Amino acid sequence: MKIGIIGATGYGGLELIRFLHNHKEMSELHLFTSSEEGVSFSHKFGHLTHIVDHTLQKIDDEQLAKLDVVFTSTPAGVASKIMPTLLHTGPKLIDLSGDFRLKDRQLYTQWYKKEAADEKALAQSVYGLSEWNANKIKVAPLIANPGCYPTATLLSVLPLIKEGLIDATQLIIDAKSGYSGAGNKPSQTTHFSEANEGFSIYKVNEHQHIPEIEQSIAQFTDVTTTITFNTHLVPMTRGILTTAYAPLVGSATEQSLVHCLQQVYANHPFVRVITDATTVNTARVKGSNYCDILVRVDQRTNRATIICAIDNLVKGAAGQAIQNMNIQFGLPETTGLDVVPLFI
Ligand SMILES: NC(=O)C1=CN([C@@H]2O[C@H](COP(=O)(O)OP(=O)(O)OC[C@H]3O[C@@H](n4cnc5c(N)ncnc54)[C@H](OP(=O)(O)O)[C@@H]3O)[C@@H](O)[C@H]2O)C=CC1
Ligand SMILES: CC(=O)N[C@@H](CCC(=O)OP(=O)(O)O)C(=O)O
Repeated sequence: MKIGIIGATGYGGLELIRFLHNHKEMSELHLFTSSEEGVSFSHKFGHLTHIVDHTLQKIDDEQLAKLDVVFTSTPAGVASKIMPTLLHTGPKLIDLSGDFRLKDRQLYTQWYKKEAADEKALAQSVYGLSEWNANKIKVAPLIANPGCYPTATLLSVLPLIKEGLIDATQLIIDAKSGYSGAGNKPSQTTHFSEANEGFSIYKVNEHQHIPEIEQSIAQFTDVTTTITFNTHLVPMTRGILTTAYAPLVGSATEQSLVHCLQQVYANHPFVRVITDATTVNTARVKGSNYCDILVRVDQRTNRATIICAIDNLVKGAAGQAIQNMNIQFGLPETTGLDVVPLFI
């Protein structure tokens, strides 16, 4: 497979490269840039010396059309300009940004403050939540790879909502992320002296992943809901931990919730339902495509606490994108992704 990455110099791009390097079906890798044409990749990123010595190429539709797969790992509003012209020219397209996730164009503009993607291209995009949408992903010309927070939230709550075990209309999600979630562009928020040793909340009740989570709950479970969802920054580089709270429905118990998750994910190698530990930890999935889920019921309140840990750059971005590519090409989902978490 000839594979191209637009946005290769970003954090998501670097993770795509790290996993694709070990992907046995890749024959060629092309790295595209909007700002550093002609620059040696390994000169810019010393950790790739003698591993990825490619030269960064200018983004060019003719070159892109010769490839089998094109990933865009670019800021919001970029892929929506690039992908529509590439649709049906040859390559399968996988976008890591939010540009093709929201089916309602007005919602996109409202939450992302950008112009929405072309309607026809949007209509052909398929939401790339690998464990839930494989049949559509298989035949999709354009994949909208899920956001990092929605990946953790949805994987952990969807089975329980679908099975009618928790009340999604009263769902509250409290999410925390490491700083790599904000990308490689330095800002006041990500300044070391202000980020280190601090723990902050941001985009209070205004995070762009709220409509994505609501849209997906409706898509995969037929339940319409308005969620409370908030995000926090933790002084670490990688990792997302989401904690969801919802009342139990009927006679649901902790055991029935665990059983439901185990059943749904029995044949999904990257989702681990944790039953032999009392915690999940972003360190245990770091650098890997694993998603760890722990569920507990508070007997006093009859509410479930559903916790999920992923690596935002892997299962929350590049790893899931490659998993989706594997599904599109009929390969085992684990191809190129079979790595042990870094942990320490
Ligand atoms: N970081 C994360 O954990 C996650 C990120 N995402 C989403 O994935 C996308 C990429 O994220 P991330 O890698 O963190 O972002 P980064 O900011 O780290 O990298 C984005 C890259 O896009 C390229 N770029 C910037 N402007 C343009 C442009 N106008 N045209 C083409 N390329 C451009 C830049 O490379 P160059 O200058 O070389 O062109 C840059 O390195 C974003 O939309 C983000 O929201 C999704 C899930 C998780
Ligand atoms: C820590 C941090 O800043 N994380 C980012 C996640 C970026 C992302 O996934 O946003 P898209 O919807 O554009 O893909 C954020 O909260 O906006």
